[in-house]
Amino acid sequence: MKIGCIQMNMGFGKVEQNYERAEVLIRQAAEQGAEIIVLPEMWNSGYALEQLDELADVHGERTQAFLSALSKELGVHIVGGSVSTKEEDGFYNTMYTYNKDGEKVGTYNKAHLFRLMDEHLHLQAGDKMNRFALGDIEAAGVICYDIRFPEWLRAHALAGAKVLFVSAQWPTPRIDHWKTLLQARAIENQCFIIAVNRIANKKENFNGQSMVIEPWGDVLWVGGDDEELAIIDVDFSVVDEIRARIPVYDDRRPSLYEDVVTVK
Ligand SMILES: NC(=O)CCC(=O)C(=O)O
Repeated sequence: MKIGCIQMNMGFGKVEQNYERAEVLIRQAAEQGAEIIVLPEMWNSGYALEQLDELADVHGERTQAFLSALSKELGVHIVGGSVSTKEEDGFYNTMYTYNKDGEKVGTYNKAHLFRLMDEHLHLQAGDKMNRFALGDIEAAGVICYDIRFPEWLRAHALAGAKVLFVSAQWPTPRIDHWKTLLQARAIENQCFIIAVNRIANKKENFNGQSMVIEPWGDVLWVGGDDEELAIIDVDFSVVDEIRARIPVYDDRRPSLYEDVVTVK
């Protein structure tokens, strides 16, 4: 299956420009044969958190119409990265996923808010998982800081996901954490990780390094440090083979992890 990873450079607070750019890149990805297209985090507004009242997508209506129309017209699945959205009780960092028939299969509000980028001061946290199927592919989607919480990704894998999509705005100074955490999440969950980061100029400090990692931990692709559209071929059938080779899921002992044991 061909995955189109859109390592996009969105403009800070430039909503109109960002929708236009996202559409150009989605169309290019489809023309180049992508069957699943993945966008980065908060691509509509960037991290213009102080301006969300003017910039956030009200009830996510514009983004949902945009992704639904494009996925249906182009016949591609779209993991829509995330956008800032506005609801009655505040603002959210929301991922919408559409299948190739233009149907919404996932809505996810980022569960772990990243204090270092002030998310907790401006956003509400979600509390629902994000499991969905794209055709016969069992998948899940999380957002950026979520990857520091292995329990959260494990919960999605235990619920059946064999592919974990990650959309991010992960800055350059911690890019080694990004790479290491993603590889670990792929190995421990024995699943594909398809992780798309943003790119920006040097001042804004986002250097891409999006990644596609297969369930043995081998890295199939790493993005460069420019805006980039990459089409990566993956064979999802290897998940079952790797899970059979080292049966981690059968060997788990959840009762040990749930009861805290004090060793004297
Ligand atoms: N947008 C984010 O959630 C950033 C997370 C991050 O940079 C980290 O180090 O974690």
